[in-house]
Amino acid sequence: MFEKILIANRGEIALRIQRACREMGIKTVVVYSEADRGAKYVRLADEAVCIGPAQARDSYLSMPAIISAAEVTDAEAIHPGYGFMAENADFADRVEKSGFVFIGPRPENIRTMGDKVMAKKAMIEAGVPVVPGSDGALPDDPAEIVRIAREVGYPVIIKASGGGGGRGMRVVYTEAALLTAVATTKTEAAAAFNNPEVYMEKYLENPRHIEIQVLADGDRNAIWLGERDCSMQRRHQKVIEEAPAPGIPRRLIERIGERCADACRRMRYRGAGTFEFLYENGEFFFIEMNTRIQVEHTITEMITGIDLVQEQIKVAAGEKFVLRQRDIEFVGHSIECRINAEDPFNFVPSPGLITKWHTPGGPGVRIDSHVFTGYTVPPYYDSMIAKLITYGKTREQAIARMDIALSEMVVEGIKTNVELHRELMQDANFKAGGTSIHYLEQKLSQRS
Ligand SMILES: Nc1ncc2cc(-c3cccc4ccccc34)c(N3CC[C@@H](N)C3)nc2n1
Ligand SMILES: [Ca+2]
Repeated sequence: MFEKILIANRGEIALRIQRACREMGIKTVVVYSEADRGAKYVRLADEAVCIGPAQARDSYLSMPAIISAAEVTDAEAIHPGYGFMAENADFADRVEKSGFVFIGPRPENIRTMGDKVMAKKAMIEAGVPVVPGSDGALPDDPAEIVRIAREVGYPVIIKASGGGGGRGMRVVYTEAALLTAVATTKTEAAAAFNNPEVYMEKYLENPRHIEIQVLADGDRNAIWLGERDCSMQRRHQKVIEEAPAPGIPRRLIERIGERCADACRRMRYRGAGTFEFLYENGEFFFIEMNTRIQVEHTITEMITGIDLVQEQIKVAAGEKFVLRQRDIEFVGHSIECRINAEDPFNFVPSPGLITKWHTPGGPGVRIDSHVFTGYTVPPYYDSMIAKLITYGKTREQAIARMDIALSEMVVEGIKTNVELHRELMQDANFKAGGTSIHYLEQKLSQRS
């Protein structure tokens, strides 16, 4: 097992990884930009290295800075967290070529899944259901593109192969708009991802966003760890996540879960990963795979009792994979509210000094956050400052605990979205369960 791990990230996930390491008796090296000098995990670390100025490009996204920090502190492994370079295959390669263990998938797993056309091909071969669409990338021939769209049936969505997470997508409702949409998406993809390749899918008009957590050792052992419903989102930013997904027959979940685990075995996937699906009319459709630990890994931990970050570290250290599917049990219900430093009405980030920070507690209440009274939220990074997670025997209990926990939150000095979360916990449609990916945006558009 490693003696020292470098955490190549910041904020709540840096603290989360640090906690996992400390519990395992592993020393932690943290890197920080000048803007994060006062962070909690910097003080708690065995060693802390300033790697550059606030701009992520010159700090958290700087490969040389991070690898040098690992060298000078003699770390054995690097955990990338999520965001920044967590899904950058070149970074994973550089880390391994520099003699460190990358705590994550193999570089080729990251590369394959980062190419959405290749990812879909791998899923089709593994028997994972995908959204109907073009067979691979769209050809250049306009007549052929028109023919494919007619076969798929409007509306269609054009997606960049190098995109993902909502970037490089365009919905097309009529044939008249098709060729321009394809050309525009290709131009944008070439500029944004240095890869003009696009593909087409049938556009699902009112799906839910359901994802399957997997864990694999890179040597054909793989298990699936349940599902998460991430449909409560705004402009591709998740707001609330929950596990399990309400109202989906367990046999459908088990069938899709097993297919995901099988796909991991076939591609010799290593580490934690998430298969993203759209769920509509009782059917699952694969859209993409995330080769990282995700923000919302917490709710899966709550209902399975498995520490996913520690499992990532064990797999990276080459420990024998002892988890077996038949031992995995899903108990209870968990909800996560992402607490953002943002204006509750226009969602504009609200950085600044937190003059008062009081968090809730009690049975089934978990707070994952690096902030504290007197901490200054920097303006340079994303606005999430905490994850409020509740657990209950039932979904109703988890909701009740969340509403109460939110009512106990005290945050002064900055604006937050706590009130929006309270509104949602009391929203009849949310409480009924099963709202689609469009629900929150529709609700917000009706606000006076
Ligand atoms: N064929 C087809 N039909 C409807 C879709 C709708 C979305 C989508 C669009 C807008 C918000 C979303 C939130 C969660 C999940 C998906 C979405 C979508 N996304 C958005 C980001 C990336 N995960 C893929 N792909 C789709 N693909
Ligand atoms: Ca994604």
